[in-house]
Amino acid sequence: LIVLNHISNFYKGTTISDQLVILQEVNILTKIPPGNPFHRIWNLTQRAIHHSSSRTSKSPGLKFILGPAVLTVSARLFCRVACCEADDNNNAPEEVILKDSVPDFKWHILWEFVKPQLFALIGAVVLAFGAAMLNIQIPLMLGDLVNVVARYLREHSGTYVNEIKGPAIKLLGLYAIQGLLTTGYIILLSRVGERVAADMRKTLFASLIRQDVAFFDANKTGQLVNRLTADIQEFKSSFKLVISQGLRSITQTVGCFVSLYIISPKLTGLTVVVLPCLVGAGAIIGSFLRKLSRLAQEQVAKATEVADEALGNVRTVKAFAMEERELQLYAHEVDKSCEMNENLGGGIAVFQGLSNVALNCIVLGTIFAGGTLISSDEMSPGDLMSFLVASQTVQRSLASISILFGQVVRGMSAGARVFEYLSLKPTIPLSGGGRIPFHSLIGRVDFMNISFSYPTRPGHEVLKKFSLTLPPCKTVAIVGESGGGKSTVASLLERFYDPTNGVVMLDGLDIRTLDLAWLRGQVIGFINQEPVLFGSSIMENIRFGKPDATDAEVISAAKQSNAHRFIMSFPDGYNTMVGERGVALSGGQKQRIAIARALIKNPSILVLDEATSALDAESERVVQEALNRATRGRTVLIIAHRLSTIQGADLICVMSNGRIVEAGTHLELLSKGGLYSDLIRRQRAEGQK
Ligand SMILES: Nc1ncnc2c1ncn2[C@@H]1O[C@H](COP(=O)(O)OP(=O)(O)OP(=O)(O)O)[C@@H](O)[C@H]1O
Repeated sequence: LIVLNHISNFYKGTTISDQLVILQEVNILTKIPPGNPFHRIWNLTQRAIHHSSSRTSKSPGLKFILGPAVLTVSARLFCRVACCEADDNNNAPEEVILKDSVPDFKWHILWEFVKPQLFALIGAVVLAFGAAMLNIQIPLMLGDLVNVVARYLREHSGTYVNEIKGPAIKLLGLYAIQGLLTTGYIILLSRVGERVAADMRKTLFASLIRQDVAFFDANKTGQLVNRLTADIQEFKSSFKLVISQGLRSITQTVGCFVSLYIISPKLTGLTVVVLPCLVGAGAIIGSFLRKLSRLAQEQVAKATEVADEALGNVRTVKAFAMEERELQLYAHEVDKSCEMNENLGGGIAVFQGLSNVALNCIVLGTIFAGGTLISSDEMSPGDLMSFLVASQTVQRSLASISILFGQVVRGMSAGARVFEYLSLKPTIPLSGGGRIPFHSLIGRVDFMNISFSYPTRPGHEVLKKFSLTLPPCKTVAIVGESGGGKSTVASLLERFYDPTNGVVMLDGLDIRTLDLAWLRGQVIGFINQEPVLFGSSIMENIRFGKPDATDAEVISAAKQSNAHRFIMSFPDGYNTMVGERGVALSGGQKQRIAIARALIKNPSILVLDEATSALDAESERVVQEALNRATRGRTVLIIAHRLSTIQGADLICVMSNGRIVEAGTHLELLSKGGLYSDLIRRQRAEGQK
């Protein structure tokens, strides 16, 4: 009774939820059209089922079990694919599975990551396999133990401790070895999983950060960060699960099925007859629960979105005193999600309760049928014990295989998404054998006959046969209407993009032939309207322009950019933290740090893209003063809206619609009375309003 109670407790602890929904989902498979890649896989699976059935045709019980088992497992795989994609796209699984959108999983890339961990991985596989093999042995040994007790009680009376001592110690030894093997493979596997994931993260980040600017125009940052975090996490979990649970479950399922059949083909057949009824009932409840679960998850995501938006834009929320409204919105969504999750919890509770009753009934039925077989001497009590434990192991293994397949598909999709980015090659590689000129730079820049369209908008030509020369150590300003292509000119000089036609030359050399890291790191200094600082100290932010700069160099650059005085007024001086994206500084202070960051590399060419247009009059004056000092002795390209800031430039070009339409000094252009004079007049009028 104790043993039976123990077994039924085992049953109580497991659920059949995942297995029970399978047969219903098999239905979906029949709807795959012939052109779909799943169609071929499905055909192969069917053939495999047929093959396994015919090979075991001499053993009807085994055939009866193996057929549904393989079917179950493969059905689960297909359904998981359908469900994963359905979750992503909010479509019904049936609609989704018909699409040819299975990501291409590149095994050779995975191999590159696994190779360095091969020994640890082989060790983990061997230990996991050993633990699984022992799990097959244990039911048989338990049966032997019961047989010894039963025989003793039949033939003698009194204590049977001495009789069972030997087999019991053997069994305990087996449990201990199994425990050791399990500990060993889990340790090795976590090591392999963590190292593979860490390598993947580093390689992916390296690949992303080296992509050119056009890549970031086309891909959302959030999506890229997701690859680094969620996708790699998903892949790691699947990887570990496949090796540990997958290997163990498959070995145990096959091994225990064989054991079941050897113990009693009749009882095996009977168990399998009952299964489809349970599967049918479970399928209905299971699909209902899945729907509830998806809705509840969507609701949680909605609530998170509200919080995310409110916290992300907290300054705007506060500026409009909308805290209460945001709180109400969030509370409303959270309450809804709470209600839905409670309903889901109730559904799961009913389902689990019913499952437990059903499973206990199976145990009782097996005992009843087994008892009949024992009374007709076709089976021993020990065999019944072995049968119960082995069938319970099979049931647990099948449950985990079905869950595992979903995880495998999700993991492979996540891996494929990560690998996709790993094999990307930037069109403008940072290090690609470009040269660094021997002579010291004169600093002449020629834009020659440039035509350009952004890769994300190829039909829209932004620059049309654009030509311009920046003479060495002179200041050239570009002004003109918004959207005319001014900033695009600066981007081409930085080589963020390559022109569609024409060339950009530096000292007579095509910049495409020059070393890009040298060009950006040492030749060109870039200051734009909204400088982005990193969430570290002021010292580190200025040093970003020249990583090996000494403290003295940093301070000297800060002095040149009029930043030293305000930095020293902070209690922590240069060690003051600037906050995320520099929120702890004013616009003018940020701009002066950005100027120091550009000046510290002592660039030959300085590009100022509306560097003062976001500042108030006082900040503009201080920053302008710093810029006037910074531009001395360098070739300077200024892009400006406020024409008052560029009147002293050696050359002013007016751009319209991707072309230069006027060029000359301030006075020359004024005397021409063209577009430039119009712009000046308009700005003066606006200033007087
Ligand atoms: N990354 C991009 N991808 C696609 N199109 C872009 C991109 N950046 C700018 N454009 C487009 O190129 C054109 C020129 O933009 P650009 O920023 O060079 O103009 P601008 O003269 O500097 O304008 P503003 O004075 O308003 O800053 C615009 O039509 C703009 O929409």
